[in-house]
Amino acid sequence: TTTIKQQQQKLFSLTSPQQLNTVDSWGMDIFKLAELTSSRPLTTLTMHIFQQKRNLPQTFKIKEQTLHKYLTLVENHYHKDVPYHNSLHAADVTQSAHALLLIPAFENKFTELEIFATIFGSAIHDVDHPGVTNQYLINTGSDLALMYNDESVLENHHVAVAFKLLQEDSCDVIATLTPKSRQLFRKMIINIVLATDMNKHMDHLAHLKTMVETRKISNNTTLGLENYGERIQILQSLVHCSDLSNPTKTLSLYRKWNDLVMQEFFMQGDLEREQGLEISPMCDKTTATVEKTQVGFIDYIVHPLWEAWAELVQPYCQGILDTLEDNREWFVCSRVYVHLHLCF
Ligand SMILES: O[C@@H](CN1CCOCC1)Cn1nccc1-c1ccc(OC(F)F)c(OC2CCCC2)c1
Ligand SMILES: [Zn+2]
Repeated sequence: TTTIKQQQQKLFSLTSPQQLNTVDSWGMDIFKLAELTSSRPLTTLTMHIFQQKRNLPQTFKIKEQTLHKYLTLVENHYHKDVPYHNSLHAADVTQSAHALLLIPAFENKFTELEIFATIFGSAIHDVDHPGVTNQYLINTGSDLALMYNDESVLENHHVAVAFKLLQEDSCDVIATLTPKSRQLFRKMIINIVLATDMNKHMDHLAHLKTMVETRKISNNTTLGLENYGERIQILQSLVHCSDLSNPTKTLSLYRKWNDLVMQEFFMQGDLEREQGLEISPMCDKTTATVEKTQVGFIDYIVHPLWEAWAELVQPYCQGILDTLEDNREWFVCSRVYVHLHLCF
């Protein structure tokens, strides 16, 4: 049998190295990585970040085989037949979070455990996602909504599944951590993943803005990192920004994500139509105006979030904000284009 190392080498020989060499950059083409790794982008990418980029197995004495087995199990628990919320989205958010952690404003600001939790939390943040929204699960009286009393249903489920999988044979990635570190790690994962619930978006944005104002008033250049509350809030915002980063990427990547998320929303709309339920917003393929909703999504959700984030870490994310604004203009024009096309 080939050792994990040889498998890794084979995998890496398959995965053109230059693809993984862009892992630090905002423009990495994760779709290409998926092609090259026969659709195991999450395991390949996360192993690479843990081992080559951050040396976390060394720091926490994690056996390579354990990490590989666990990540493979997690990747297998993302649904391949769900258009958007599959392991490619998880890989994308993990790579984006890794890139955001690299900005100079955060140099030597977070502990190894906090970095481990942020990357790990990103990798598992949507595991076992069924491709429908919390609202749909609540409206249809699903077992998941029953289990979590309609509160952050999906997000609670993602964390529970991730920790359940740690109990599988030789998959306990955090076995070597001290009990105290394990407890803190688990607390951080719960805080980070539950913060990806869109229902909590406005609260997080308010907190982020407060943090920006506080920094301005105190005119101190360093970020507020005194207590756990402030530290975890920055990591929550970092992963939430990564989760809502599609419109800030190159237009070709953004348009691919938009197609996939609309496919998923329309599948839900078809389910709702069949079941005689009211069709959720943006899920009715017969009436959707895709470009218009993207402009609304940017104006009401993505831009306010990234504007606050860019201000907190200025000037390091200005380029990302510029790309977001350029992409918004493209969608506005493309909407006009579609309209004109229909007129003539
Ligand atoms: O659904 C979004 C939150 N809703 C809250 C209620 O108001 C509308 C937006 C965020 N979310 N949650 C999971 C996936 C996504 C999500 C991720 C990438 C999206 O678009 C693009 F960037 F790919 C995306 O677009 C939808 C369709 C048009 C507007 C939103 C959605
Ligand atoms: Zn997500």
